[in-house]
Amino acid sequence: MEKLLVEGGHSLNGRLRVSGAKNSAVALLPAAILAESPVTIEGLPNISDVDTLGQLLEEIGGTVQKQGQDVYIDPSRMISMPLPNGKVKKLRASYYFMGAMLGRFKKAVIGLPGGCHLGPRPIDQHIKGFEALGAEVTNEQGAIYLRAQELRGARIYLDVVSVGATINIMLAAVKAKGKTIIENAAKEPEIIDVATLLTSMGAKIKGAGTDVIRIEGVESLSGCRHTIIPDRIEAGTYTIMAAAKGEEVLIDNVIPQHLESLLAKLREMGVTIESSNDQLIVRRSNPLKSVDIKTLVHPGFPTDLQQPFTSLLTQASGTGVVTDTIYQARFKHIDELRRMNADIKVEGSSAIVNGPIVLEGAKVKASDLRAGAALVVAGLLANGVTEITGLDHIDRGYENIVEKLQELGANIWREKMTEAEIEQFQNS
Ligand SMILES: CC(=O)N[C@H]1[C@@H](OP(=O)(O)OP(=O)(O)OC[C@H]2O[C@@H](n3ccc(=O)[nH]c3=O)[C@H](O)[C@@H]2O)O[C@H](CO)[C@@H](O)[C@@H]1O
Ligand SMILES: C=C(OP(=O)(O)O)C(=O)O
Repeated sequence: MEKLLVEGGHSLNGRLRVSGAKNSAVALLPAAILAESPVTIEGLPNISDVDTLGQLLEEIGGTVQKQGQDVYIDPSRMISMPLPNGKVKKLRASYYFMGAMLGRFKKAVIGLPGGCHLGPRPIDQHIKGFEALGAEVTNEQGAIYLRAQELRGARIYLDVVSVGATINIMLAAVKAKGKTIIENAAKEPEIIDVATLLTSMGAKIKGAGTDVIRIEGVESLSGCRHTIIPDRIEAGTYTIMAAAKGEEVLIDNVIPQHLESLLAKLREMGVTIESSNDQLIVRRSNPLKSVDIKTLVHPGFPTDLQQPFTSLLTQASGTGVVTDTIYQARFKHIDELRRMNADIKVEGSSAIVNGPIVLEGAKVKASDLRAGAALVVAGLLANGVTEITGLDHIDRGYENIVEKLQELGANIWREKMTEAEIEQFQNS
């Protein structure tokens, strides 16, 4: 087991390239189950969630070959193997095996998913969608059993705008008989990316990226090549880091329109950002002004950037209020930031951040993926060295984070933990 060490105070300078989007990757891989011939996905990020999904695809009989950042998946020999336990628990997106296997085999057994602990993360809207399409769904000892004689198109209104439910229903509906309409659908760019892959496979989907998605079921889907979109959350995280410590940082392979809510808030704080087709140039300015943020569904401020943004707010003068309307308890990073001297209190679904504060390096623990990113932002800003444990969370979503930051001039490195440290970590 390793820990991450960050010596704060170094300016960031230079250029970095954003990887393929984690939240697309984790849906594109299961989507390949629906094809009858090989699918190649270009530009997948080298992160543990992608590895885990590759292993799950192999468990059900798929051939998965990595060629650099391209992944070739041959789904022709896949079978509807039950996956009640094991790797499905390691990540959230294993829930996409439900929609994809239901679409292809009309049956699936999948354990309840893992992923970041952000408070309750029910999947009732996924199940409501599968049932509307004609599946019988039961929960038996923590695994979801799905079976259908046939899937029939349906009109499905989501009670809650959900990324996962929107994609999962799309996956099941592309091979259902007749027309499916998903109303109150989520509009995140990753949904468009998945719809683009499915369309290249032969699916008929209209409206992805709006709140009404229309799908006309088809008999069969075939393989194709698809290039993944850039990771807007990774791009946003580095943009926040550059706002914190960047003399001049050029971020390549970005779709700036995916990040408008973040860029607007950073500009309000006084950060200088130039944006062009697929690049951002970010320069820190002094002093930074506090702002309030409220997380919302896309195109609102993404909940996945709330935690790293909170670390930046500790450097701004005044009081900033961070309200998470998607995950009202997504504040596990706050106690750790307090250990580093941050002046933050949590009231209900808001964190109230007073700044500017001089952060001090400390031993802290990443409780989830973006909490980890928040601690790296804080570490870059702090006096002395910050030691971050819980790296398995960070490795789920950030490709080569150490190398990318070293390239920009940060003093950041990994170290093996001692037996005593591992024991202390496991008991904490
Ligand atoms: C793998 C992946 O893509 N993860 C992203 C996805 O998670 P995920 O797909 O799990 O998140 P959802 O969009 O489904 O969740 C949004 C809200 O709806 C609620 N809800 C969701 C489904 C449901 O059946 N019932 C229900 O009540 C959730 O508790 C949450 O409050 O979108 C989140 C919100 O942008 C991001 O933080 C995650 O990074
Ligand atoms: C919450 C996240 O991931 P997951 O849904 O995979 O747990 C995230 O990417 O910030």
